[in-house]
Amino acid sequence: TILPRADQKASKNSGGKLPPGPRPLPIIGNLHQLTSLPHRGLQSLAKKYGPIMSLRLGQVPAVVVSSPEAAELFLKTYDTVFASRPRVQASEYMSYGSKGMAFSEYGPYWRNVRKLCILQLLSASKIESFAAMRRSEVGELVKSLRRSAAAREVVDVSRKVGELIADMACVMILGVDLEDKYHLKELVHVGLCLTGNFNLADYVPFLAPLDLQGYTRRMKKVGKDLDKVLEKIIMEHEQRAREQQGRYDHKDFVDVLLSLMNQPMNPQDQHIYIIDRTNIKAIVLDMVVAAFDTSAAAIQWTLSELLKSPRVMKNLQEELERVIGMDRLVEEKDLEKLDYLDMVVKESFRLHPVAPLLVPRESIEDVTIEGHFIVKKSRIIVNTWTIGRDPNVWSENVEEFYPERFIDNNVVDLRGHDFRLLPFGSGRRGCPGISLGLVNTRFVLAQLVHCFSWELPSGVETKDLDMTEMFGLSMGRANHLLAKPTYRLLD
Ligand code: HEM
Repeated sequence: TILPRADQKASKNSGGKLPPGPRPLPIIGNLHQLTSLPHRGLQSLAKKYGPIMSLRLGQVPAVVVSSPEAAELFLKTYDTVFASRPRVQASEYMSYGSKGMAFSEYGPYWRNVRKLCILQLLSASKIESFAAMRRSEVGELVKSLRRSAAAREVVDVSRKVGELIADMACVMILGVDLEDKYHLKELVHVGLCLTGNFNLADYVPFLAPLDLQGYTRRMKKVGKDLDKVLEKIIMEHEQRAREQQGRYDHKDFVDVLLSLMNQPMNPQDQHIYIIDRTNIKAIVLDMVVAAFDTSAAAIQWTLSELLKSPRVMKNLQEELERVIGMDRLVEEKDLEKLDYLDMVVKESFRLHPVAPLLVPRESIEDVTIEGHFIVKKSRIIVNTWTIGRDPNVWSENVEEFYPERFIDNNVVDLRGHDFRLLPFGSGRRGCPGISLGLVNTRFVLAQLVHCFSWELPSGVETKDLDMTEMFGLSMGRANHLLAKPTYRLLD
């Protein structure tokens, strides 16, 4: 661990030497160097300028972090300095002015929202209480895939997995599967893509009114549509509570939040935040957005890699056969015994971190790290995708899908303690949904691989399987994964 040195806090206007970086152009700075896949554009720049690199994104100073050692400095040693988030148009228009969790600035409001969400939705006991729901939803998917297998059909795996994860999230957060009725999934997907984009208006404020990329207009529209859906959901909950007064025992997350309306978020805290309707909508929306696309993308990437690597697929199926046997489905309690599955998931996160640049952070004060001066309100981008593909970190076979590199399972953990592998970020702003994300990812994958053998549609060779990425705050496959299942369990 690298400890901060006493002299490293720089005084406000002391300036100092910025980290090395490419020369910025007038007005746009280095925005043009990000390319359409910014994690890759930034990787090439980091090769030249090093693991702590400075950029100018329009008017905004930015620092890009691209090695495990540097990530540890920013996310652990100086965690509090970098624990805020920038104010961006996306959260302004699509997250009620950052009243949710993911984009709110570091401080007591964020801390209270985070505590509330963990307690009421993301704690180990809450997640466990939904195990039966996951079992039944995944069981339904298996049934539907069995029908496709019997008919020798090609299945749109991306769509099926996306729907399953969204349905499960809806049950946990909204109580019932409201998704279909409201097209929430499409709206959330568009919103996430817009949030991931580098929006000129955030970086060159005087150009904002021109909306040159058309993002502002689209964000306002998506924000309005989302608000309509959330209003309807809340009204349905209010009506149900009125009708069932007192006799109502099944409380979902929205019910819990509504029962706290007009009360302090955390009565013990000296900062009193009274929960109102807007807070509730913003918090619910954050949870829905964070839950919908993330685990689904992770499952799709892993299945794609397994389809490309029959050796790994075979090893995984052998493990499932050995631990579970061919006469029953996987249960969540089996997951802890599936060591190879654990390695497969880690390897998939290494090559395809769902949030390749994490969620952007913003520095709270001036600071000097390793001789580099970083000015207050700098945008901090941790390029975890680059770290995952660095041969100096992982050895020469870095492009290969090789789960055995994690054979000593306890050496590299996924939970933000090992800075080589940071799919869930780390520190105070690390992902609070990690346990839910992991149980979803592991359980669905295990079930799909245990119950079915998978082949690519005829005419597609494994080496030709398209792996193009679609950049966004959560990065999924650009094109849907299509494959043909064959049922493999004994009846
Ligand atoms: C495979 C699934 C998931 C992955 C890979 C993932 C990844 C991440 C990452 C990389 C961050 C940013 C961390 C940082 O800045 O250090 C994050 C933040 C966050 N995640 Fe997740 N996530 C997943 C699932 C979930 C789920 C299921 C939820 C909740 C329902 C969730 C809720 C959040 C929230 C609220 C934040 C913002 C935290 C804050 O700013 O304090 N995530 N996630």
